[in-house]
Amino acid sequence: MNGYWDGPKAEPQIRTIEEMREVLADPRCTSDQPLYFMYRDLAKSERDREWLRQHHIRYDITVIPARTLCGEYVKTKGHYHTKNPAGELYPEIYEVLEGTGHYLLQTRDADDVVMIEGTAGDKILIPPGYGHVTINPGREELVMANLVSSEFSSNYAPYADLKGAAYYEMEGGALVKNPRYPDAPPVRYCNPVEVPELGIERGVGLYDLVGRPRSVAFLNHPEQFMEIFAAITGGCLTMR
Ligand SMILES: O=P(O)(O)OC[C@H]1O[C@H](O)[C@H](O)[C@@H](O)[C@@H]1O
Repeated sequence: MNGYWDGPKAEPQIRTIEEMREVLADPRCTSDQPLYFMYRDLAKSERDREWLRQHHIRYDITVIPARTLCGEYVKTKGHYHTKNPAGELYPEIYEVLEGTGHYLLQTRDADDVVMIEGTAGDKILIPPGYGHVTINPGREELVMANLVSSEFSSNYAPYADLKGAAYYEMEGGALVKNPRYPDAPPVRYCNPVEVPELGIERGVGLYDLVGRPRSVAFLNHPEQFMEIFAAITGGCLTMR
């Protein structure tokens, strides 16, 4: 992530195969390599850190090497978000910094499963109500940033209980249905987003939103932005 972070040096949290085994297409797979690296709660200056703290926002960078595990592309573990005090589920926004990411989103009861492909500069919105897994389907490292509320902890249990998302993406791009989701519909495809009304545009990095309260308010107060969410996803993703 060196080329993408000019702030203070940070130590990553590392996901090992042991933490991931339960969500892999082949849970018997072995690897002695770390699977991905999470640089959480980054700030370029003390002033930014204080702003992020006051606005209850975290900026993270995640690095996912290009690898396969017994034929499955490396991916994140997968989690859902919880509800905010107003009763709405927290959203999240990603930016691809390098490589290609496949963002596999699904509703809690998996009645909607959506894939969004992002390449450098693309922003991917995880709207309220969708859990998500990020897959590196490419031959190069995937480096991505995210802004997210710091007010909740991710819920991993539903993905762990059902041994991953509704689909596994295998080498070559085949999506193989996870048999624990017999009723999951076929995967739909949606596009990355731009939200000019919030200043989220191509050419504007997510870190550039630090210091712009209007641009990040949706992360802690999604209930005030439900119409915008629907509009920016072109109706492709409906809020749940
Ligand atoms: O939490 P995981 O499912 O392992 O996914 C990984 C990512 O999840 C969240 O979006 C975090 O904000 C990121 O910092 C993290 O890299």
